[in-house]
Amino acid sequence: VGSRNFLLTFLESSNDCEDNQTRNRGFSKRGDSEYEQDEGMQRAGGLFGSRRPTLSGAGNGDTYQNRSGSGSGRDSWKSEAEGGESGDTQGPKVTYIPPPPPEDEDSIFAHYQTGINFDKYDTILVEVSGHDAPPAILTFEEANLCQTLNNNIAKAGYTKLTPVQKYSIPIILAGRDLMACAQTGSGKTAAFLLPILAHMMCDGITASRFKDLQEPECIIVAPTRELINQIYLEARKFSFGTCVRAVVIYGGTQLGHSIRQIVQGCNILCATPGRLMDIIGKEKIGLRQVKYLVLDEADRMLDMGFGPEMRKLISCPGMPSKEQRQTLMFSATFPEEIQKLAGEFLKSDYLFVAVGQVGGACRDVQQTILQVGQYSKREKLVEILRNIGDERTMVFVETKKKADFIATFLCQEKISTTSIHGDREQREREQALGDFRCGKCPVLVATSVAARGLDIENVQHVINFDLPSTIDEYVHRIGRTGRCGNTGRAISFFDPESDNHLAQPLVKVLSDAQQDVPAWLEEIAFSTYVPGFSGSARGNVFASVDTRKGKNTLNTAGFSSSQAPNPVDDESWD
Ligand SMILES: Nc1ncnc2c1ncn2[C@@H]1O[C@H](COP(=O)(O)OP(=O)(O)OP(=O)(O)O)[C@@H](O)[C@H]1O
Repeated sequence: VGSRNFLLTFLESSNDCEDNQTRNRGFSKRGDSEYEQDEGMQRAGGLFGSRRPTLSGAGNGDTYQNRSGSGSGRDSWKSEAEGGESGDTQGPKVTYIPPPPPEDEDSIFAHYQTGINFDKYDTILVEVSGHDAPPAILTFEEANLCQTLNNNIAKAGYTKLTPVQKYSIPIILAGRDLMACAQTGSGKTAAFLLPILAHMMCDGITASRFKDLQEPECIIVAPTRELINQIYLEARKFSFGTCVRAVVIYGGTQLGHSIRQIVQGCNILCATPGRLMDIIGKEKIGLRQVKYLVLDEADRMLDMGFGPEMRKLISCPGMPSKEQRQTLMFSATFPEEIQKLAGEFLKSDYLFVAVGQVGGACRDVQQTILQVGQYSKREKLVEILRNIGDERTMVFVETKKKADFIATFLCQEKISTTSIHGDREQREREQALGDFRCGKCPVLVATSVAARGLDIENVQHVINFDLPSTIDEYVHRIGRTGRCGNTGRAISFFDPESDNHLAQPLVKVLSDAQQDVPAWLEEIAFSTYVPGFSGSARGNVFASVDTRKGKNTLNTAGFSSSQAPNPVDDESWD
């Protein structure tokens, strides 16, 4: 017990970047945001003057393996995916080389089963905004893909299209720009990969390992390293047996390794923004042949975290203008102001596909909100985890330091736990994800770096130990469970001291997803005025229309926007 108290005291007191008052109070909401430090910010000393001592043991309840990278007192504005590898890097050279993924077919096509609610996707209302949209397809056969692609789709276990695939695939095959919004876990990745591969197979590809300069036909960007690697594995799966070569590059790994992957041939480049801009700056790829630019988690890619780098990307020498390329954006959430920003990247006649409620939560996730003060959270968390047992659970916290602390605390409680956040080295992050995926550590404590896109089999529970600062982030976090027709549970600790601003949008998300809304939450929601929030507490059946109001907007119920009640107001959470 002595060592346990020491450890907890040590970890709590080790946040010496926080003021004394915070230390005595536990954790401040401020703490370290989840903007990963720039690669160059990783100095030997970091926040504590020397690397934090390594606590040995891993997940067996004794102690918790953590060699958090040196935190930097200052969070750079580099994306949370990675720091850049720009020339001004002063820190130690990043030498990590990720192990190559298994090459055997079973591993390449490994997948989990669709869930009991997969067929319910067909009941979701889909809205397509814009002119001359090609009709949706109902089957893979209607997409008229080549035999190799169809074989790969079958090996991946796909027999039926999801709604976002039914609408997106023909639109992309028709060469149109697209902004697609569909719930978490509903197949957005294949919705863009399959038609792009179909195009590449038909039009032929130029980049090959025999070329001095690699000029990829497709660039895909995503906000985090683990997500872009996941997308790469999907691209590798669907391009199996074809001449198309996918490559993935991301920060936290040796730059030379990224370059070596590219020079072996690169038709589809999956990249996080920082590493991509470095590779472009070092002229390791050419952009003249880019035909497809894909922004996954697009609202995140366009916000202040990544927006500047995205604008730099489309302004790079050689990058085809938006008229000369096809630009595709996907996300489960798309705030209106971001939709407007997207216009800079998309042709003016882009199509907007909204599957269900834009920004709505996945209805296969049972959402529970508990009122828990900050001093009661740890006890409540242990109580819930003990009830859950070994089912895979993701626990989201607001800061990187808290992630380590809670993971350590749970290990002390004999709950096998690991953690992932931006201060851990990439090797540790990938190890943690692997330990979670295989069940060695059934609990993963994470910051927002793991909130979006990650597709991990059998995640039965998501616990928001800390609620996020935005409702969109909440939707993404709980979307780590309840994927592809499977069901899942999300439990969130609502602290009235700090979360009241979320009450109204939470009530809307819960009611739109036909979840029980606690009376106490409704009371807070209606007593807390959030400027600009006009969302009615009760949802509506129509998907959001896109912000290009007045355009010819049809939903599959056949209403034109003038006939259908305009849901935009209901949609605007802010
Ligand atoms: N048509 C399909 N049939 C069966 N499984 C599918 C189909 N489409 C996608 N899947 C599977 O569903 C899971 C979720 O897909 P994906 O990760 O693309 O969802 P997403 O919409 O991108 O989610 P998020 O918004 O969280 O990023 C993956 O395991 C994928 O292989």
